[in-house]
Amino acid sequence: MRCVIARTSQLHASLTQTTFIAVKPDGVNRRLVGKIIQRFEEKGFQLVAMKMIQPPRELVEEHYAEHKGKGFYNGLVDYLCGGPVVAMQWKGKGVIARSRAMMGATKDAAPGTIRGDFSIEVGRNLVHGSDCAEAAEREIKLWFGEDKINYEDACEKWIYE
Ligand SMILES: Nc1ncnc2c1ncn2[C@@H]1O[C@H](COP(=O)(O)OP(=O)(O)OP(=O)(O)O)[C@@H](O)[C@H]1O
Repeated sequence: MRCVIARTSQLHASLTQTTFIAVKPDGVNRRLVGKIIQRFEEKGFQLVAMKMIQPPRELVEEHYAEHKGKGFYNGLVDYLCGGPVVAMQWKGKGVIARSRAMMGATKDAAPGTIRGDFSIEVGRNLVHGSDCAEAAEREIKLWFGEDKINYEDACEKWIYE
C-alpha cells in the first residue's frame, strides 16, 4: 500500500508500534517462512499474532483496493488468494518503517533485504508490510478481524527495547 502519510512512520521510529506482515504464497511454497520470521526476530521485534490462511478473494480485493484498475491488479489478486498466506502481527520500536526497510523495495530490491535476497519477480515478492500506522490498523482489522489470536499482552514484558 502507498500511504500518503507514510513519512509519519519515519517520524515515529522510536515509538512502539504494531504492524501487519504477510508472507505471500511464494514465500510459503518456497519454504522461506522461517527465514523471514528469523529476520524479524533478529531485529528484536516481537511476534504477537500469526495464522496461515488461504484468503478469500474479497479480503484480497479490499487489501489491495488502491490498485484496482491497474494492469497487474487481477493477477495480483489471483496470486494472493490462490495459495497460503502467513498473516502476522509484529510489535516493536519503529517496526512499521523498519520492517519496510527490511523487506526492500517493491521492485529491484537491494541485496540484504528480504526481497533483494529472495524475490524472483515483482509480482512474486514474498512479503507484504504495512507502510504507515493507519494502514497497519486497517490491515490488522481486515486480516484478523474479531479473531482473538493475539498474544500482545502476554508478550509485552519480553519486548526488546
Ligand atoms: N508493475 C507491477 N507489476 C506487477 N506487480 C506489481 C507491479 N507493481 C506492484 N505490483 C505488485 O503489487 C503489490 C502491491 O504494490 P505496492 O505498490 O503497494 O508495493 P508494496 O507496498 O511494496 O507491496 P505490498 O503492498 O505487497 O507490501 C506489490 O507487492 C507487487 O507484488
